[in-house]
Amino acid sequence: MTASPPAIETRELRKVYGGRAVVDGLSIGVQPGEVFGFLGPNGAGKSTTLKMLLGLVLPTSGELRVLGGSPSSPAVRARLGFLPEQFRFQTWMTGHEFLRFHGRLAGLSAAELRTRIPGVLEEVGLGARGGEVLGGYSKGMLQRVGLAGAILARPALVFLDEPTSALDPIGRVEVREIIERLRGAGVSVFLNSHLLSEVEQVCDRVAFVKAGRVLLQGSMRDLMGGVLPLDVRVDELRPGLLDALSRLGELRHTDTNTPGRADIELWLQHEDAIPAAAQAVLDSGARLYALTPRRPDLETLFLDLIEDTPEAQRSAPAPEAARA
Ligand SMILES: Nc1ncnc2c1ncn2[C@@H]1O[C@H](COP(=O)(O)OP(=O)(O)OP(=O)(O)O)[C@@H](O)[C@H]1O
Repeated sequence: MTASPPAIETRELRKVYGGRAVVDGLSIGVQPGEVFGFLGPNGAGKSTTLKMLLGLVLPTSGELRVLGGSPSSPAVRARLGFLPEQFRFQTWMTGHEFLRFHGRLAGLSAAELRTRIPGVLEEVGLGARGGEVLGGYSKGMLQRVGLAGAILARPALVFLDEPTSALDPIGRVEVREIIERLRGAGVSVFLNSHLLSEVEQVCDRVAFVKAGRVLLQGSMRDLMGGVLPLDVRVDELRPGLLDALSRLGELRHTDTNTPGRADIELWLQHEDAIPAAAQAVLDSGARLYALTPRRPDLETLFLDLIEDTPEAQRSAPAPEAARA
């Protein structure tokens, strides 16, 4: 049995507009079933990259393979789903008609669409609204129906460009659940989002781009240096507690300025050490008020990287941080 090819593979991809390289030697890889976050400030070249990956814009140079082939091949295109950031729909169509239209374009049979359309409408939370015209949909509903269109033909790779920009917090959680279900079904997801907390929660790996180049890419854990900060709050530092905790990880900070409270920041190598940290607190006789593992903070990393001086970027071109 041959292994599936990478969902996306680019090597030294370049796009020049008017003599200026807006994508400049971009190399990324997305594996089958992986949720990949593509991050960068405005004008970094994300949309241009997305258009090249979808076969809508031709690269000036470099290599590009999507699902093992060229995105301009109809066989590859038939296996791609796409939710654009600026969705424009035919306002006179109903949700059902819109999906039937897209489903037929994607080659689904009428019989298949009869069961598939209610299924995807349900999945995106529009179960009862498919009979209404799109002109009467709210922005969030339009984004949901667009997502339904992107997953309708059971793609192997889905591109989602800011998929929750019009959604309320409940809608965002629902989209996250849809992305997780797609991953569970072995579908790869390429996610463009400015919502770093969202990216942090759902992505297996991320790439940061700036000025058309990858500054850093890797798994969330690799990018954060493989550590898990743990905040521990106790009533007081009993004898032996700090020693016991320091055997589990690196003690980064202790704050005893507030009477009746001591805060400890402990950096662990793995979450498996969390129960032992709780046990160390209890064994010391201290009262435990909080034990909070902190998710790697993508926003801090993003700002550090993006705000780096141009000189720093020139001296360290596109490091490939720990490709998982
Ligand atoms: N068709 C085009 N012709 C000329 N320049 C273009 C074209 N498309 C994009 N650009 C330029 O390329 C640069 C990168 O644009 P792109 O839209 O890819 O960035 P982005 O990272 O998606 O930004 P945003 O987060 O604001 O959507 C910008 O400076 C833009 O003006």
